[in-house]
Amino acid sequence: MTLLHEARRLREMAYAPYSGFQVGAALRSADGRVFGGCNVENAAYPEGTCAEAGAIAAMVAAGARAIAEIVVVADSPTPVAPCGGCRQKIAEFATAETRVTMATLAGQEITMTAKELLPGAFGASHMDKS
Ligand SMILES: O=c1ccn([C@H]2C[C@H](O)[C@@H](CO)O2)c(=O)[nH]1
Ligand SMILES: [Zn+2]
Repeated sequence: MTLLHEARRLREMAYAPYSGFQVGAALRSADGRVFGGCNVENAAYPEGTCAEAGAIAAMVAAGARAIAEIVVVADSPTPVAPCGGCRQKIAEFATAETRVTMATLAGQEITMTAKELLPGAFGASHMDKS
């Protein structure tokens, strides 16, 4: 199963009645397993969650802690860009070089590293006072 195929499948599961914008995300953890998610909106708009957040939550709940690669797909005119919050969430479980592929339903793809998406990310090292 490719991550793109899984992300496209999960996009179909999105609950997005307010924006009408369905997003799917699939990631491979460093131990080789695949996890995914879709956006889940809410009538209280700020309570909605992104597809990437769902995929990361599934990974963590299964005991994995490292993203090897992640793919996000939406029916957008250009490859969908993870929001700022998701860039930070990805950075938590990625290395600087972890590849993040953004894709459109029509087949356009862009791949960037986690560091390119969020240079200077806040991380645990910033809280290390030793
Ligand atoms: O990378 C992205 C960008 C947007 N959304 C969702 C949030 C909201 O439900 C909808 C419109 O912003 O798309 C994601 O899930 N991931
Ligand atoms: Zn997001």
